[in-house]
Amino acid sequence: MAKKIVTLAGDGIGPEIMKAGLEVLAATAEKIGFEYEIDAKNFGGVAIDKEGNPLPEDTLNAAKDSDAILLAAIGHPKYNEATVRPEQGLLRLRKELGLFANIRPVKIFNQLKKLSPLKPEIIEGVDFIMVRELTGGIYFGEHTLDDDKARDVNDYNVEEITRIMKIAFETARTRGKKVTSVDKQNVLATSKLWRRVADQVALDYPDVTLEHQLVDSCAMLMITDPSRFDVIVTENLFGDILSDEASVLPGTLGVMPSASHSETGPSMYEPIHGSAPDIAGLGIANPVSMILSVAMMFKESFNLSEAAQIIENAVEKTFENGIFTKDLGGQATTKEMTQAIISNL
Ligand SMILES: NC(=O)c1ccc[n+]([C@@H]2O[C@H](COP(=O)([O-])OP(=O)(O)OC[C@H]3O[C@@H](n4cnc5c(N)ncnc54)[C@H](O)[C@@H]3O)[C@@H](O)[C@H]2O)c1
Ligand SMILES: CC(C)[C@H](C(=O)O)[C@@H](O)C(=O)O
Ligand SMILES: [Mg+2]
Repeated sequence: MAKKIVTLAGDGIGPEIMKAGLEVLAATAEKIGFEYEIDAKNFGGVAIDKEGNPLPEDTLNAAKDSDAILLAAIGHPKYNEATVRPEQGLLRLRKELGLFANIRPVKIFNQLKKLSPLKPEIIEGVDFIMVRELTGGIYFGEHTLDDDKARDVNDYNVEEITRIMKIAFETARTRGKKVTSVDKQNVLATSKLWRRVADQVALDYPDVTLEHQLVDSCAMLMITDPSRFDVIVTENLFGDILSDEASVLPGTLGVMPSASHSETGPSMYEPIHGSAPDIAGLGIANPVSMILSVAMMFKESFNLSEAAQIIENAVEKTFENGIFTKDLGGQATTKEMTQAIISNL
């Protein structure tokens, strides 16, 4: 039966890169005989414009009913806060779908090693996965803002930390067998609990090495010695910040995909970056983050590793042909980059 894929193109460069992702999806599906149907829904600033709500009920229900969700990016300067708010927008979507496990791979294509702002000897061998807790922490605690004071509450419980730790250890088992748990346990109570639970879960994985790293020095190590990492597991806010920092290793946010998983429902795939209002409408956005998110969807939702590999190889080949978008110092437009990738599939 055809798989039901809900697409949320969103705002800014969102529609431009979604178009690219869907063209690559179509070309790959034809090659491997994958049957699917697309249900495009309003989400973000565009949904406020059209329906007065960043996450219309119809969009949420379609997402819940789908086999997988593709999100490009949301956030319009006009509506910025409203598009993400816990009770309304992106955060509500993640919470309603129970997407607690956000997987952000950091892999550097060979051709990008030369383009990285870091020295080649630092970039060599970099290949790690950031496992970011996505439905808890300070994002979802109480927020109050008065004229003279403000407050954000950071909450975590043992169950929330245990389930994300298990994802990290299971992931490490399939790779380099090392987990780096990142916290701020010298200051935060939530981080003390985080560390305690990490140690407890590690007992069930004697084949995996656990190390703890404070978040501030982790930020430094990510630039000075990134090849030391295999799987990084961390709370919502630290994961947000560290994953954008990690995009400096390949040289741009424009090549960074992600997957978000729940216990049982559909998964969502999205670039880690936002709607890039500074380049929206110019036709120069790098579509690779979206295209690699499609590859992750093939592999993780539909068990089609071969399709994912076809896409990754085509991206690598396109870079080998010297075709780069502006964020990587090239001239290719979004359309040209996408066409080149499709012709290399
Ligand atoms: N999941 C999401 O939808 C998501 C994620 C992050 C930020 N946002 C929202 O996006 C909006 C803009 O945020 P921001 O400017 O801080 O971050 P951003 O990630 O949108 O952009 C940061 C910088 O990276 C560049 N960039 C990002 N993606 C690119 C791509 N594919 N190709 C080339 N260059 C790219 C942008 O041009 C910009 O200079 C805000 O409203 C924010 O809330 C949404
Ligand atoms: C838009 C914003 C709420 C979001 C986050 O902080 O989770 C984004 O930065 C991301 O990394 O997906
Ligand atoms: Mg972010």
